[in-house]
Amino acid sequence: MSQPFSPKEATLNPGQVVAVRGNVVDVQFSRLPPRYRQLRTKGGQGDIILEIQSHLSANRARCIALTTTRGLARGASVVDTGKMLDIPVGEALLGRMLNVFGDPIDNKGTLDASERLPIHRTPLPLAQRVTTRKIFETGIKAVDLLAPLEEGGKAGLFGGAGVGKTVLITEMIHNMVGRYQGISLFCGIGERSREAEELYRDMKEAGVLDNTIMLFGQMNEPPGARFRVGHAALTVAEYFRDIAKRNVLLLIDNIFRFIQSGTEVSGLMGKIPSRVGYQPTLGTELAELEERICSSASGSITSVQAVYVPADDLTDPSATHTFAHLSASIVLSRKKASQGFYPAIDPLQSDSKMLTPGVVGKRHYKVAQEVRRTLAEYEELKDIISMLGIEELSQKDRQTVSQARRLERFLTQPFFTTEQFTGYTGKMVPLEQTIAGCEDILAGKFADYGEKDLYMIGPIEEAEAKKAKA
Ligand SMILES: Nc1ncnc2c1ncn2[C@@H]1O[C@H](COP(=O)(O)OP(=O)(O)OP(=O)(O)O)[C@@H](O)[C@H]1O
Repeated sequence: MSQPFSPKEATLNPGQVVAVRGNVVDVQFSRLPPRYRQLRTKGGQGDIILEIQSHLSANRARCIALTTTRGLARGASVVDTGKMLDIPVGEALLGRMLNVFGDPIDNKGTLDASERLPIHRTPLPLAQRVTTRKIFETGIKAVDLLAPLEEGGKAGLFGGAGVGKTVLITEMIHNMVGRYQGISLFCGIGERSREAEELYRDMKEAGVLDNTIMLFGQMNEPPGARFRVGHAALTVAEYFRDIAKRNVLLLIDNIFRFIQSGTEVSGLMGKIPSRVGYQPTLGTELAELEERICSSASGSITSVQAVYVPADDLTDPSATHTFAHLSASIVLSRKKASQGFYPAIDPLQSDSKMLTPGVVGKRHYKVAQEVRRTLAEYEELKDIISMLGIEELSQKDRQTVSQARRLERFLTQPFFTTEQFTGYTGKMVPLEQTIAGCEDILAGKFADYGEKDLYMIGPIEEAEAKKAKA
């Protein structure tokens, strides 16, 4: 079991359950343990693990349960374990799938790791942080061109329900993990349980399991477990960065579920909700997690986080708070998805701090700006086209429309992870070829090609083959 503790400790500072409200439990002590202390008690279904969230009085603590509280009654005796929730770390974790306590959930036997680290840790001091000016290529045209990821930085994939966040993050795993020299760490927060199993199988098939660690607190688990699994994952990432001195690729699906579990916890704790019903501590909770994702001289943590956007509203507090922490934001649009333009990346809303001439180079910067400008002009012309028809546009505007429609199609891409249901073979495109393709379209080289010749292709050369075939 996850947390060995000595019987001596158990008798040291006994407590007693005084109230149970779903996943929130109040415990009375004669000597009050500090915040984040891990407590244990027993319910109808075995061991119950609690974490102290706040102090109600000089001898009463309010705790959140990380396991189900079914069968827990008032008066039950509580054990103060004398430590925070901790998680095993070390090489033994590679290739394993764990829960928030670090217990294996992959039926591959017990974990052979002796070292454990507490899940609550302070972020690296600013003086020890390093920033790079290198971009992390994903092989996905629209991402590399319009929102390049920063090596050692944080990137977010924003999108409403079913616009392709999970597909895009899985494709990124597919493209990046195989080439990546460091450790890949996947943290599943509050998403469907089957996704964990699918991911495990995909990783195994791709032969990258040995370099990967997976941590899950999925939607069937109590809010406390979903709330803390991100911290547990970061502890593992920090171990590999600081002690093993390796680079870490941290993938999180979905950071909104972390915020949501915080809302549930806050509600159960009796706190008054803030804007749009979120917890008043949203900003702090998110910052505590995000601030720990950083790089030092010994290793980097590059993170890609999926962010569910409730009701497609990018002004939702959960989305706006998350935006503030990221160096690259990839926004997925429902309109694009409904038109079949996958990945449904919105070229006008997606952006990256890397996209400056000093970092990506003048050529990349210029092409990206030009692509954006063309697509923005096309957006503006759409109203005129729908009212008056394309014939009423000037020659120049017609050319813009033609280029924009070709760019839109060229920025779609067949994915490896969707091969079985789209029928298109997956393609990875080096950034250089993406830039060259866009340059050619902007120079009008593909004006006499059919629009569909550019749809769902890899590099631009494939358009010729498609045209010849037609
Ligand atoms: N690149 C793509 N190519 C083809 N189809 C796609 C692509 N991306 C997404 N889809 C389609 O959209 C569906 C939903 O995608 P996905 O599960 O990734 O969405 P999501 O944003 O993660 O949704 P949720 O918020 O419900 O988890 C997929 O099952 C697939 O049919």
